[in-house]
Amino acid sequence: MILELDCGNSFIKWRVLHADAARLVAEGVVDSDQALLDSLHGCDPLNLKYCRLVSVRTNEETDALVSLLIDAFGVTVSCAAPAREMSGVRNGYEDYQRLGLDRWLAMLGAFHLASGACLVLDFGTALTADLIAADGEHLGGFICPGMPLMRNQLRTHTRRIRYDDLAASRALESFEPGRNTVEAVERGCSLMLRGFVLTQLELARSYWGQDFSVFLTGGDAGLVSGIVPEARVVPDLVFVGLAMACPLS
Ligand SMILES: Nc1ncnc2c1ncn2[C@@H]1O[C@H](COP(=O)(O)OP(=O)(O)OP(=O)(O)O)[C@@H](O)[C@H]1O
Ligand SMILES: CC(C)(CO)[C@@H](O)C(=O)NCCC(=O)O
Ligand SMILES: [K+]
Repeated sequence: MILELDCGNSFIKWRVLHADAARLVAEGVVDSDQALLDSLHGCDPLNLKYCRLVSVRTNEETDALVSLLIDAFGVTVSCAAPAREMSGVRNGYEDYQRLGLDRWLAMLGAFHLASGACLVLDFGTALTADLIAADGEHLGGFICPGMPLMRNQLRTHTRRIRYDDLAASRALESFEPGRNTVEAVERGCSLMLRGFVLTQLELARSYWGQDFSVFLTGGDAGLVSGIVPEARVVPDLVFVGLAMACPLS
């Protein structure tokens, strides 16, 4: 079996595939290395042979996780690495090694699925946009605070903004002007996400007219999918790219 990991800034997304890579055995989202080990030990016995992972954490943190996995499961670990060019996509950064590997893999996955120009939007801790032209040239992208960062900055830097997660998810049932703090903040931040998305769509149209695909991924993609009905919501887009960057051979 193959263990796949997407180690983001807040969460580790994991899944276990059967050796033929076709069948999903188990999956989850955890907030620490230990929680990952607990989840994997809690599964029906897993016959893990191989692990591929992408991390945007520090090398020290990533190395520590790799050691834990080798000790616990004896897996062979392959980590996605930066590349100037792969699977027809050319990294557009001045220094290709600086481009976040989650962005890079999402781009590889999107370009593979679209076989044409694409706009890739990832709604995680950070919100990122990347534009890839039909010839595979990465034009570059944008990084801004995602929903968790926007909301936490407001909570941290104001004295009277306090509310719980349940109230937050209820507040997002509508986008009318908020009549209490939680509605005002949650709807306000969601509208910032939406405004960003609409601006990205305009930019993509200015390059490619109507001739491009839009991909949405990341935990908060659902907050904006309604305003881009033509978009493909692909929660495992990073994993699609991960399999391309770390083939089993
Ligand atoms: N099943 C889920 N598990 C975790 N977070 C979820 C889930 N569904 C939605 N979310 C929301 O998704 C956001 C986190 O997104 P995601 O897990 O893609 O990124 P991350 O690991 O925090 O960051 P990164 O961008 O570094 O990968 C949070 O706002 C969280 O509330
Ligand atoms: C932007 C994030 C945090 C998104 O997860 C990640 O891709 C990252 O840490 N990138 C490095 C900086 C960059 O991409 O320019
Ligand atoms: K991510």
